[in-house]
Amino acid sequence: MLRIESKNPNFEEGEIKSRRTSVLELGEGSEVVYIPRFLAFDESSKWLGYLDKEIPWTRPLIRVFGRSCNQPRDTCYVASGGLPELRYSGYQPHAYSWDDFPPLKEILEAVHEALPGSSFNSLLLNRYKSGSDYVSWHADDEKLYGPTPEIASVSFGCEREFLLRKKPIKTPKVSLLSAVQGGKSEEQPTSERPKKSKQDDHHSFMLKHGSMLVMRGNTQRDWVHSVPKRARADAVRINLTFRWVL
Ligand SMILES: O=C(O)CCC(=O)C(=O)O
Ligand SMILES: [Fe+2]
Repeated sequence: MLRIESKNPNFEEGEIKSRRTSVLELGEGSEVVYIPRFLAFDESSKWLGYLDKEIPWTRPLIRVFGRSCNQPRDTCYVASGGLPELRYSGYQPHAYSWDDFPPLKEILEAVHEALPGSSFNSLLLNRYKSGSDYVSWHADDEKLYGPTPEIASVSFGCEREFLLRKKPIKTPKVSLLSAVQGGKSEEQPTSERPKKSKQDDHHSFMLKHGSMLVMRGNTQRDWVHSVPKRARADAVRINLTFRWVL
């Protein structure tokens, strides 16, 4: 059953496997799916306790704009054997095995069940200890995920805002000569360019305890996302992002 929600024509709400599911079409082949009650509340609290206590969290040194700094959240990485190593911001996390944390396989199974046809073989875990922990604007566009990665993100604990913002459109440079001559570039005339609406270029989700958000298609190519600092977020949040490494 698929119901169209009232205000935003891009936003569809439906019932998939008896869970409320929202599909946000971002255009040009980018899509976000949000399932607020992917896992039951009590079950999610059990997972939060397990992950907080049993995962060997580290807060690595990373390089940002040529400077070393501590990543502003704890992290851990789990991957199937034989995959190429993950490397981001000059940091290469140790890849733990799924067998090191058997309960994670149960969550992976629930994710696969909810997303028929999807497959994930790696997991990046993040722990935000308080509202001063965050992840800045980025796209998960590392080569090892391929050009159109599907990323399933499961959240536990403190509700935090997840923001999506469209990447700026790269405009080809107008040559100096044609600018001096007052000539127009050979690109589309201004009136024919798609109108930029700030509203369509920004989206926000309050990620609930036990929720799942899925990014698909061209989302990593065309959009960036972040979880900003929030002074009033005073409890721990753990986020699991399941990915497929080629
Ligand atoms: O914590 C989140 O919801 C997002 C994490 C994220 O974007 C990432 O690990 O790449
Ligand atoms: Fe990300």
